[in-house]
Amino acid sequence: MKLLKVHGSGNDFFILDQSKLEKPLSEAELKLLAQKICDRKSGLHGGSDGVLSVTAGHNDAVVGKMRVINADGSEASMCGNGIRTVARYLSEQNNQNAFKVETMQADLEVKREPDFAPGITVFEAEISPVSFTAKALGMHVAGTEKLVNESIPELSATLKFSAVAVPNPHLIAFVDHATLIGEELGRIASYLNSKGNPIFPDGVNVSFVEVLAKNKIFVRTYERGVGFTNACGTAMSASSLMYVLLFTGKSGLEEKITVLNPGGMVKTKVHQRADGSYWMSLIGNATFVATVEVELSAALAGDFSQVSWQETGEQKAYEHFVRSVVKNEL
Ligand SMILES: N[C@@H](CCC[C@H](N)C(=O)O)C(=O)O
Repeated sequence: MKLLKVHGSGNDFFILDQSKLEKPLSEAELKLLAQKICDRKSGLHGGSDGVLSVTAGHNDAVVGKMRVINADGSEASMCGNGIRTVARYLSEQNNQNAFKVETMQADLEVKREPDFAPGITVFEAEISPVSFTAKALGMHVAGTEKLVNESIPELSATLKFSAVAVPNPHLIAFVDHATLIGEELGRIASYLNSKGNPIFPDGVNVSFVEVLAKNKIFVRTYERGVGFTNACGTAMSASSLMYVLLFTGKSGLEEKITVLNPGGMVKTKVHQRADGSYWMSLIGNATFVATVEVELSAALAGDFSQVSWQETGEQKAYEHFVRSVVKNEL
């Protein structure tokens, strides 16, 4: 079975093109495969944040379909960093630079963009649909249908939270630097992703955001189904939307925002349609780290003793980009 190790801003995945398999995986196999290969201790070559399953799309209007399986085996409706890497994979498989990718709730536009730096291939992805409703978020906060910059005393006596689905669920708080790097994010996010918590019973991605300058933010995220990651594309997009709504207002629409994260940097734009709905553009690297071959049966058993791992050489270029370009943005 062939896999492709990829990352977007350091948020890493294995792409599995199921159209290349003799027989598609069962749902149980796909879940188990993610749990086995993603494990950071016993998984495939250091594990990953998730698996991106690629299959044929539902009609000719899309070039392919992406499903997102978190490291714990749970499925998510969207993956912003992941869809950029899937877009590059489908672009190279089909020799197209602008097309749509089917995701759980929408067919999303993707396109090749100019490289950020030598060896840093860049794609732009549409992040949509966006909803603030408690139902779309799977959120239960007494008497709250929409949460925008409000306190949740059960979580914190001081922080103000906003909740937005893009369409996966995100809870966001704007904080100072000490809080950004402190323990509070892990404490709150672990609770909201624990079994039986009454606020987000299906879990939620939680991000703390520091405003560094006008149209420049730093986003740190604890992801549902994964834990702390280097970056979360949908979180950076959702945080950009809340930055515009809470700090710049409508003048911030269509403006390019630099979003820094522990794994690197992306650019975002926030758009508003005539009907008032929002969508975001997420622009960032789509790095191919290595091509991988492993027997499916061995992977499902967690046996990675016989793996072919061929580095592409792109990771060195990415690390240079982070050292030279990203560090200068901080
Ligand atoms: N890292 C992804 C989000 C992956 C899914 C998320 N953990 C969830 O469960 O909603 C991204 O780049 O958006």
